[in-house]
Amino acid sequence: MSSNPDMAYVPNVQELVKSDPSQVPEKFLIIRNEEDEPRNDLSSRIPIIDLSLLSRGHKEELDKLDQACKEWGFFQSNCACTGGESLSGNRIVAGDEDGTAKFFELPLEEKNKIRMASGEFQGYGQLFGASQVQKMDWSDALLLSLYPEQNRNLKFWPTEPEGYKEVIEAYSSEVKRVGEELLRSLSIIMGLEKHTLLSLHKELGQALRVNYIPPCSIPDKVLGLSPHSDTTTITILMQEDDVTGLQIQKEGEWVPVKPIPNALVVNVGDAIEIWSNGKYKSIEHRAVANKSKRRISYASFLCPHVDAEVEPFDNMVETSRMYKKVRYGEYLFSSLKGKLKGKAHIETAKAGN
Ligand SMILES: O=C(O)CCC(=O)C(=O)O
Ligand SMILES: [Fe+2]
Repeated sequence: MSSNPDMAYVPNVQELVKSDPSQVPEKFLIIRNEEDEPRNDLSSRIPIIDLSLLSRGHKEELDKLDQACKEWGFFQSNCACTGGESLSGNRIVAGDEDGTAKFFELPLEEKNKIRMASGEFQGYGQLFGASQVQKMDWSDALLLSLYPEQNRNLKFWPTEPEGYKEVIEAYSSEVKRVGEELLRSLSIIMGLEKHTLLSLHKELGQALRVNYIPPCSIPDKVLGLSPHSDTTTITILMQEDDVTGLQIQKEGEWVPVKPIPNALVVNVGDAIEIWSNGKYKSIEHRAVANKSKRRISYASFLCPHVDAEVEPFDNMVETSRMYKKVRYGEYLFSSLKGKLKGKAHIETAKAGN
């Protein structure tokens, strides 16, 4: 139970499904309108970018990145490029035999040994305490801080199944490498020296949220993750190949992001939106549940150090500065107090607010 009085207890969804798969408590039920229906026909237009070309400074690929960040705020990597192989080689996503599936299948008492404590941002459980009036998300999660390394708190790391900890570590170090490459490319397309963004982070922070969305008997009446934008610099997501769950906003429509085997899904976070003075957008996204299959995803959140200051780059300002200077730590921690809620948080960074 959270210590915050307006936070209600967040139930464990996997246990709810285990005890009665046909029952969905009222606090999870949402009303979906016509405009909430996904547009499958737009999925194939989501940009695909070759990260190996980017890291070699390929002009056309950098232009594609610029377009993708401007028009979609999201792109998928072409799997042949990034160490997609070594990522999958680490078997973080390998179906029922992988460490994550085994971890989530452990009895609740076992998982609760690393349960997220109140006021903590690591461990097994949901970060977002839901208030009595808000609807709850149909998902459980494991959240770990990876970088800088001194932020790791081993007390929250799973000790079972054997070897899982090492897989998480190896996967995350690969994601860090890919993320740093991407920050160099993002610096270039913003007209900066290629090391500028990374150095402004002071020390690149990285956290991993493993999302577990159990099957739901009435998937259209719940949401695995409510619409939100990420407060990150960028988020790098790995999703299982066989269940489509992620949907992103594009001109008022929800567009499903169909998994490409071994590919990464990358999205622009609020910090890049601020640095680019709004040219690159941190796009709202959500994850839906599936009727018969559980879905696992791995969201790696790359962000500036808490002391870093984020404000629009002078050369990105054409007419006026759309955002104020924010101290990243303050921006992040104030967002963590509330439940995921669309793009509401970045409004606090808008000039004039
Ligand atoms: O599961 C997904 O595809 C999305 C995850 C996500 O948006 C998040 O963890 O912030
Ligand atoms: Fe997200």
